[in-house]
Amino acid sequence: MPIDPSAALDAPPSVTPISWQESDVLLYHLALGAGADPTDVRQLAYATERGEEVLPTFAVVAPTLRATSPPAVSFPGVDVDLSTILHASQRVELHRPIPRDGKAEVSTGVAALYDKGSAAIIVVDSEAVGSDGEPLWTSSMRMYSRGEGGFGGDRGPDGPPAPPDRAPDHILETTILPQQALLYRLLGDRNPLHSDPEVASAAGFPRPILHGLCTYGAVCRAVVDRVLDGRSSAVRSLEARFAGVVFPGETLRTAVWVASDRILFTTQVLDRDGAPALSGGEIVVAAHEATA
Ligand SMILES: CCCCCCC[C@@H](O)CC(=O)SCCNC(=O)CCNC(=O)[C@H](O)C(C)(C)COP(=O)(O)OP(=O)(O)OC[C@H]1O[C@@H](n2cnc3c(N)ncnc32)[C@H](O)[C@@H]1OP(=O)(O)O
Repeated sequence: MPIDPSAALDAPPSVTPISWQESDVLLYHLALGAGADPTDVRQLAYATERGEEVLPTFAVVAPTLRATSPPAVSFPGVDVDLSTILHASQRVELHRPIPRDGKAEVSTGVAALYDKGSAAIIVVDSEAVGSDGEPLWTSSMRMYSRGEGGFGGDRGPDGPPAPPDRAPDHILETTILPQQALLYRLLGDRNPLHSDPEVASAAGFPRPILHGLCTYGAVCRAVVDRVLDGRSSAVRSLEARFAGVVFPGETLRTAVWVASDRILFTTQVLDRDGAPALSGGEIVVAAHEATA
């Protein structure tokens, strides 16, 4: 049985030691499109050793940086084919800023399983603790597994609320490079859905699609730069639902609403008449960093 809820939910988390270096962080920033203007000092801070910045979304790649094979969706009680999977949503919470190089232990396990009838949603939570024993980040990933529902579970919580019923405070445009997915896969997610036209076609897409986490990081960078004036350490948590696919080479339009310690956003694809890309986006900002 590919999904056995009680075996999955009763299993202890697996614990893996991880480490990263400054060059991993710089490659991550470049894979999100940083450094497009080499005369822009802020871009150089992301892309070279002259900065200390680490985007908070680095937390989602740090555990798998060295992976060179496609990821396996395999946990005690869960064993589903990668070809059934679309990334459904992602949350990351920072307990302190991520250093440019470091070591941690990451505990990972299946936190919930939702039965959507034909599809299953697999929720995988991780917690990273630094080498000093103090928490660094926690993250929660939801994967939508087509055809793996029907195991008799709960449908799960409702979707995120609609954005505020007023004009956005900011509109941000983000260009996704044509080669963005080929760069991003070097950060550890070598799912062929993002690089192999035949695999994409078998999954029902006209060409390879962008990693959800690349959209997530690129939009985080845009919000940090344009709404938080470059202060990535102000981000306490970031959450968003992957509402529709993004293809490399497309331009994204993110509408942003600022409300004291919270930044709400939605992202659409400009090239496809505003097709949804991210919904229910929320960044919680540190209290002392609250925005106007
Ligand atoms: C262990 C490590 C493994 C690592 C794996 C690595 C994976 C990565 O490489 C993979 C990727 O990056 S894929 C790229 C990023 N993701 C995407 O592009 C998906 C975009 N979203 C979609 O296509 C659809 O929303 C879709 C398909 C998700 C859902 O669309 P529909 O089938 O039309 O669903 P719908 O009828 O609208 O709703 C059915 C029920 O599901 C809930 N739901 C829908 N979208 C959701 C989402 N994104 N997140 C959570 N729940 C979601 C709906 O609320 C509905 O539930 P209910 O009926 O109970 O109300």
